[in-house]
Amino acid sequence: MFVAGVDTMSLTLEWAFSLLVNNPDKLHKARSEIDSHVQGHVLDDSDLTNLPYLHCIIHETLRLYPAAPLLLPHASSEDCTVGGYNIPRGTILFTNIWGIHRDPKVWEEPTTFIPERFEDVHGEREMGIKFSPFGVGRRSCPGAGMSMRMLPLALGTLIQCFEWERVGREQVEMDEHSTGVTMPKAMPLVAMCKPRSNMVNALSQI
Ligand code: HEM
Repeated sequence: MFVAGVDTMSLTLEWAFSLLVNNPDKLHKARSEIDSHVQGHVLDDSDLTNLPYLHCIIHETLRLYPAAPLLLPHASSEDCTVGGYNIPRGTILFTNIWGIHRDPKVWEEPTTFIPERFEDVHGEREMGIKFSPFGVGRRSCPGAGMSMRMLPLALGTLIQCFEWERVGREQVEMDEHSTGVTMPKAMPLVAMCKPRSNMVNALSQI
């Protein structure tokens, strides 16, 4: 449980920040949303319902960079047929959710970071198999609800309290390097951050 929760969450935050420093317009849009709804305190759990764009960023990050790109291995409990293929009982099956999340037949501009595509979506399970970063069915991730509170809380706090920039002019490298169940970045994110002047007081009280 500990391993399943820590690695997936930290990788997702790193992918989210990499996408945001490469797309500063989206970063500024998220910050404006936070600034207009959260004043005088570091954002907390009670602010999250007022920050829909922040949730769009998390969803779009999980679409492009699902922390477990092949979910977990499952075994068929009976002989069955999937998409015309006969699957004998006991076969180990993987779901390529990374591929489904980038399928041009179901997503427009599938490789482009467009958080706005999630604007009318109110829960990650609403879209069915098309968007399933936590898997589906009875063996889906039991930490999904917790993740969808902790990720916006962590990402939102860091956006609210700090200025974020790339270290150079070139875009942050976005290659994946998957050696196991999870999908880290090939090159760890290096970015510059400094406290925002209007948040120094609030930060010094933490
Ligand atoms: C970004 C955050 C996370 C993502 C993307 C994620 C994704 C997943 C995926 C795809 C699976 C496999 C589902 C399947 O094969 O059908 C899974 C399983 C699991 N996850 Fe997560 N997870 C996240 C966070 C967490 C957290 C925070 C916890 C615990 C606090 C957690 C605990 C587990 C456990 C225990 C399983 C195994 C469930 C089983 O086999 O029945 N996960 N997760």
